[in-house]
Order: sequence, then C-alpha cells, then structure tokens
Amino acid sequence: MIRAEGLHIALGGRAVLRGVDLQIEAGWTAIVGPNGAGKSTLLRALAGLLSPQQGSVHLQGREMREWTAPQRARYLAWMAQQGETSGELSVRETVELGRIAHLGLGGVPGAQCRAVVEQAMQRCECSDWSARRLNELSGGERQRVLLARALATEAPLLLLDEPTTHLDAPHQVALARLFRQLAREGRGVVSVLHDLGLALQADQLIVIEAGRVRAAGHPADPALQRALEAVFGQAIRVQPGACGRPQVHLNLENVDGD
Ligand SMILES: Nc1ncnc2c1ncn2[C@@H]1O[C@H](COP(=O)(O)OP(=O)(O)OP(=O)(O)O)[C@@H](O)[C@H]1O
Repeated sequence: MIRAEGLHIALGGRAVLRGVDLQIEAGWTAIVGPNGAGKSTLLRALAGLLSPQQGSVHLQGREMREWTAPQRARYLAWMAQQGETSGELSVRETVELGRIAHLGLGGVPGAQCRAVVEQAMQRCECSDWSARRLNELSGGERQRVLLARALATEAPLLLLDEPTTHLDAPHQVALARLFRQLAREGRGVVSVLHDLGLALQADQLIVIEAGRVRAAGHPADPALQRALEAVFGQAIRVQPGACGRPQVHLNLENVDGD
C-alpha cells in the first residue's frame, strides 16, 4: 500500500529521518521506538504532510507528489497525536467531518453517509454521546471520537499517531481487536504505539531508532525481539507468550534501588 525509499527529513536544521526504507502492506503495522526517534515524523511523511529532502514515498505504486489532495484524502486517513478538533462541534458533527472527501465542503450527508458515520461511532463506542460537544469529553473519549472520524473516511489506509495514549485497558484491547478486524477487511492500519504489548499484536512491527529503521517484520521473529531489547535496553524484557506471540514486560525490578 505504501513504500518509502531513502527518506531523509531534517527539521530545524537537524536530521530526523536518515535514510528510511520500508514497505507496508494491508494489515496492521505498529511503529515503535524511543521518544524522539522520528516515529511521528515518519508517519507525517507517509501521510504526505511532510516532504522529504531526499527519497520518496509511493502510495499504491504512484509517487506521493502525483496524488492530488482529494485523491490522497480518499486513500488515507490521518489521526494526529494531539488530535486537532473544534471543541464546539458535537461528536456526530466531528465524525461527519470524516466524510468531507466524499461530500465536499457544505455537502449534505445522505442516508449512506449517515450509516457510515453511525457504524464508525459504534465501532469506537461513542454513539451514546453523539450529541455532546467535544470540549465536554475526557481525553480517552475524545480519542475514540477522532478514531471514529478516521474510520468514517472509509479510506483503505489509516495512519494513526498514538491512538491508544488516553485509553483505559479495556478500550486498548478493544482497539487492538478493531485493528485486527480492519486488517481482515483488507484495510491497512499503521499505528505509532508506545505500548509494546499492544504493538506485538500487530501483523508487522517496525522499530525506529535515531531516524532509522532498526528492524521490521512479524512480532514472532526472534531477530525483531532482539532488536526491541537492544533499542529499549534493560527497561523491558521480551518473553515467549501464548499464540506464538512474545510478551513484553517492563523491568521494574530495580525501581527501589540505585
Ligand atoms: N518542527 C520541528 N522542528 C525541529 N525539530 C523537530 C520538529 N518536530 C520534531 N522535531 C524533532 O525531531 C525528532 C523526532 O520527533 P518525532 O516527533 O518524530 O519523534 P517521535 O519518535 O514521534 O517521539 P515521541 O515518542 O516522543 O512522540 C525529535 O528530536 C524532535 O525534537
């Protein structure tokens, strides 16, 4: 669905991405790495929101700059880390914004549009408060609404920057289940995640370190697990888990010591 080749991006005079090559197919891909590694920058480049100084991004085999903004908006949905929204809008109005690429500005939602919006709200468990304003919601509730807006685009590819940050444990699990469902429907979900336990449930894991891809592959790949331990050091331990997927534990053994 998306391919990056030799991606170099500098921000504020500093090299942030230093030659990133990757390929992402349909399914759920998780991008992980330390703070400041370049994960959000990479996701923004994959969304066409940042132009690389060197290298290229191809969507469906066609270079990003050949896509018009409306074509891109139909093909990929973007959810920012600090979800930008107008707090004055209701939940339903916010999710309806996901339909703009189909309706155009000022377009009146028809029955099919309303059905898509309703389903997106149900999948993200926010139908019950569809009339409430965004600025009345908690952080986790707002995050679910922004995810529903991304789903309502019906874009084949979702690029989500830390979509689980504000979610409680049951909703994190529900989101992982939703990503797997979307993958089965043939959609691509690319999520930057800090929760390594969740990330290991993805079909593909990409480990970013200091602006480079340190490792990429299926979470069950031992080389990938070794890369995770190398990047995150003694803060984590990767151990065999159920269903062929490893589990990650925070190493809290020495928090009382020095
Ligand atoms: N607009 C900017 N100008 C200058 N430097 C920037 C800018 N945006 C990001 N950076 C720097 O680029 C590096 C990568 O930032 P990025 O947000 O991509 O990291 P990240 O891996 O997503 O981190 P986190 O896990 O903390 O969200 C950081 O060192 C950051 O300080």
